[in-house]
Amino acid sequence: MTGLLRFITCGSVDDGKSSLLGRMLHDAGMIPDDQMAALSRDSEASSAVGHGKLDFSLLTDGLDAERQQGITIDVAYRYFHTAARHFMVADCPGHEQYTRNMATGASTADLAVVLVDARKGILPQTRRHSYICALLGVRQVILAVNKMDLVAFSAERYDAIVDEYRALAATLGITSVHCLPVVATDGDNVGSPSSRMPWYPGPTLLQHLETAQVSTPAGDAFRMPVQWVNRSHGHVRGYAGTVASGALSVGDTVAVQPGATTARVTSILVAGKAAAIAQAGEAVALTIDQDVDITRGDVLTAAATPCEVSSHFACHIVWMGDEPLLPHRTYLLKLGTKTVNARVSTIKHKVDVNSQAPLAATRLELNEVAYCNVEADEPLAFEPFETNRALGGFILIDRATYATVGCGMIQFGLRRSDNVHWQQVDVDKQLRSTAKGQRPLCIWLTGLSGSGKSTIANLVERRLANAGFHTYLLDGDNVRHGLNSDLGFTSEARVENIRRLAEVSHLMTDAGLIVLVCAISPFSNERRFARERFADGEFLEVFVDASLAACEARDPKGLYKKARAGDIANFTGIDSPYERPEHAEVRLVTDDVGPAALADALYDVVVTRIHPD
Ligand SMILES: Nc1ncnc2c1ncn2[C@@H]1O[C@H](COP(=O)(O)OS(=O)(=O)O)[C@@H](OP(=O)(O)O)[C@H]1O
Ligand SMILES: Nc1ncnc2c1ncn2[C@@H]1O[C@H](COP(=O)(O)OP(=O)(O)O)[C@@H](O)[C@H]1O
Repeated sequence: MTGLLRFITCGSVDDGKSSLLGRMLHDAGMIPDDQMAALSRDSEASSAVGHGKLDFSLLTDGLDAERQQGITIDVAYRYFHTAARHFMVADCPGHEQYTRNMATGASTADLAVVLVDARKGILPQTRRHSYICALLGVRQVILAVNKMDLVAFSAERYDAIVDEYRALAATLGITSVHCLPVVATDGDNVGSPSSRMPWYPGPTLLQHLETAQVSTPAGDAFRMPVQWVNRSHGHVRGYAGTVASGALSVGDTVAVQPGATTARVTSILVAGKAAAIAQAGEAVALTIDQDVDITRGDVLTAAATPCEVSSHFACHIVWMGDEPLLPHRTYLLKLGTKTVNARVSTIKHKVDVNSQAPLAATRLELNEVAYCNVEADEPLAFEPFETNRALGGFILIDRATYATVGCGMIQFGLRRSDNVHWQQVDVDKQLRSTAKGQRPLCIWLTGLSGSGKSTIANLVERRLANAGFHTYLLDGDNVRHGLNSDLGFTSEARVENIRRLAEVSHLMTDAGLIVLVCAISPFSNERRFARERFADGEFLEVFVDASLAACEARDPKGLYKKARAGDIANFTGIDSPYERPEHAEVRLVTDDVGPAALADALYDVVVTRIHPD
């Protein structure tokens, strides 16, 4: 028996997808007698097929019913087999809003069965599904032209559809296309040849599936992301992982990437038994001849043909999050077994999934696809997705919920990251802060407009200055007149606003200063980004907490009035969210207490942090 074939079915119920799936399961002999009897009974009651015929779509109906009830099923995986092969089929809904499910199903598929209705031919949906399959690395397609009985088994109609599809496939980089005419409901060319279309002498759908090559792009060079380092009594006993591509023999030299270390393999265990060689797809444990620092997430590669290493990538992203992707927001990026913080630095364009036309975008919504630049906080060993799915494909994870919110396919590494180095300087932060007689600190005040951030920060800075400390007050309003004058108040603009404030205030603490930042900073993700710029103890988050009602009553700049009148859009607290801090070191409730008392309280906290030892 040849190996498992993973495939995905593309098309909608209207195209006959459930009938084709049901028919395939039936012709593969997977439907037990009692289920056949039930099918026969149910088919009599169904008006979808003619009298005396079986309605194979009923076999997969349970799933559709659940979908109609709104139960979220991402992808239904079905297992079946014939005498020649085992199969795993990913069945995903075909509507546009389910791009994320299709992408999930396609991401592990070796092949796609694309179904079209012979009467309708190639539709935008066919293009969309084929594009997503190609994007996710599926290079083989079986085009099943269904409902041939409704076009009088016309070979001309079939040929025209096939020609159009082959032209489409060529533009998408789908290298192998097999086509066949079928009648899913009657089984023509599904499990057995059709006597009604003698002009098609080729193999049936099941025969195609039985003989298809498994051709997941993986390359020939040895690559193994390290999953687990087996330590016992401080001793490393082996490095475990699944071989992503290539093979490895005892005695081979491997490189540990990212990095320049190499080592010789002294033993290989496959499924717990000593082996001379490890192959792609096998879960193995290795030992090497040196005591080198290897951790989970590193990639062991053939020393003669190592991976590329970069922290900046050009890639396609399919967005699966309910919340939009915002450039510069930090997500977790998982590539192989390594997880790092990363951001989309630029959305170059999004892609219309129906026409593949590029469109301008500042954010990505659920089910949208875009070509982007991504920057990770650490270098990663990778290969282009085109040549290696395992080391060129990544997922993006929300840092708060740990939900998978996107998947990415690396096209190439951006050299920029290798060419920019840290410049060492002699006068460092320590020297600068010692000269000022203080420990640097970033005091980050967050809260609604009018909550009292600027008023309180101003009072605290005055006391600090009077006491001889060196300070600077970075007020969101003021910075928006200069450095951030290009930014408005959309979510994506606020993310970038906070990123710049965080970087600038970090530079100021590097200069040895005590910086007070006043910014609404409404999103917890970006406040966390700011915090992570600073060394332990050098960031003090202050939640200036006032009720919306109090802020609105104060309305020092008349902005709430304008926002309520509809003259200002995206106003925080009105039609733009404020995520209340959960981990602020200080919370100042300003509704009923005057600013002077609160400033004194904050000053007392601040001085304990900034006095030199
Ligand atoms: N739509 C909208 N929403 C919120 N705020 C608005 C808006 N338009 C103008 N302003 C004025 O801009 C100030 C907020 O800027 P920030 O840089 O602090 O905002 S943010 O952190 O990027 O959310 C804020 O200043 P403060 O009142 O000091 O908070 C407002 O004066
Ligand atoms: N406890 C308080 N703390 C700070 N400001 C207060 C307080 N009570 C009333 N206010 C008034 O509220 C307004 C806050 O404005 P501001 O400091 O500019 O807020 P923000 O910088 O958060 O937008 C000021 O007019 C201030 O006098």
